[in-house]
Amino acid sequence: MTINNQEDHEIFKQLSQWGHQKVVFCHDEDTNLKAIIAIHDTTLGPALGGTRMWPYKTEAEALNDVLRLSKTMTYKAAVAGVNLGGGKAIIIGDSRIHKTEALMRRYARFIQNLNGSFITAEELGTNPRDMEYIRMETQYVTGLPESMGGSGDPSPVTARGVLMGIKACLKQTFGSDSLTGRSVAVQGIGSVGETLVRLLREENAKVYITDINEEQLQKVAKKYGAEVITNHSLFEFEFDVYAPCALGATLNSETIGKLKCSIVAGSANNQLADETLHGKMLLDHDIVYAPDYLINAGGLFSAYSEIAGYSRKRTMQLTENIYNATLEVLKKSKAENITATQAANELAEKRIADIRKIKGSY
Ligand SMILES: NC(=O)c1ccc[n+]([C@@H]2O[C@H](COP(=O)([O-])OP(=O)(O)OC[C@H]3O[C@@H](n4cnc5c(N)ncnc54)[C@H](O)[C@@H]3O)[C@@H](O)[C@H]2O)c1
Repeated sequence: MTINNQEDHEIFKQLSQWGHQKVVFCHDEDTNLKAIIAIHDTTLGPALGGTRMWPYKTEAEALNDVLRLSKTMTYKAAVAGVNLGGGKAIIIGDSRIHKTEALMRRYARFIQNLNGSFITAEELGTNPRDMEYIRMETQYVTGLPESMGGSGDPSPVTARGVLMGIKACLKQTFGSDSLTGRSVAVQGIGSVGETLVRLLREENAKVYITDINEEQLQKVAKKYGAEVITNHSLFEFEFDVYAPCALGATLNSETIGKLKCSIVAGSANNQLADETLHGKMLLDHDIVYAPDYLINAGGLFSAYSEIAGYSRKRTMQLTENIYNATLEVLKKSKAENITATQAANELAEKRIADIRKIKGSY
């Protein structure tokens, strides 16, 4: 769903259709700040969502992105079983050119004005240093460096959760979750992908890797004994698992018919170009799909631990539980002949509806 040439009443129509509670437009002339904070749902707790800085071509594109991403965050937190709602923020601009300390701190003042209903973290185009600037103006930020008492880089935790998701898919498909002798193609070997390659190799999987960064490819191949392939070969060779850990929308009408794998499970956000259409196509092609927001929730657990004051041990327990959560979703998908994403969405919606009922009973 996209917003094109919206007039005011159409934006409210969109908010009503998607169930958003609040959208805040943040503007400051001096720092050239143009940001949008979207709070989708706070039934389960304060809305947590990263701040993405991106040079959107149009304001409609920026608004559409923040609405879509914030809604996903609601589902992600709900199905993960944590007491958080869903939100997201975007800052319009090129992070390499337009980002300044003043801009980040001015933006943080808007977060402070929301009195804790929105908590942010790093995302595309923002980094731990930016979170430090935000922290100077508001306490409602997470993902701070460990040196500041924060939870640090979430990527290794995310990778562990993705491994759990892959193992659950193997169990569902082959009756055993052992990775020994199984083949996995990892697309994108950045922060999450590289750790995932290490974890897969530790469990004796045969690992193929692809990335646009040639130097990183050679480094990871040598370090962990992985085999380099091209993006194109992802659709030529047979693998047990395709793990997208780079871009979104790699599962689309063009690619799904060519895939020769049994399972798709990776960290990339929004892997399905169209959630309904391409989820159904995967189902029809007998490809088991682990919903991205379900198995990449390790980073969310890491951020949550900082807010809730949980230990690292608890974060890892929640992350290991992605195995059981994925199995539950896959079983529901199979039993009801619905897509895995629909199964996950229904579980998330049920939890929100159940908790909404007990609110107000204090
Ligand atoms: N870091 C986290 O904790 C986390 C949590 C949840 C979701 N995710 C998602 O997982 C994905 C990976 O995150 P990350 O933190 O590892 O990012 P990253 O930027 O560290 O790594 C991404 C890698 O993908 C590669 N890449 C980019 N375009 C490519 C292409 N066309 N083909 C192949 N490789 C390509 C990049 O060169 C890079 O090595 C992203 O979609 C991110 O949104 C990450």
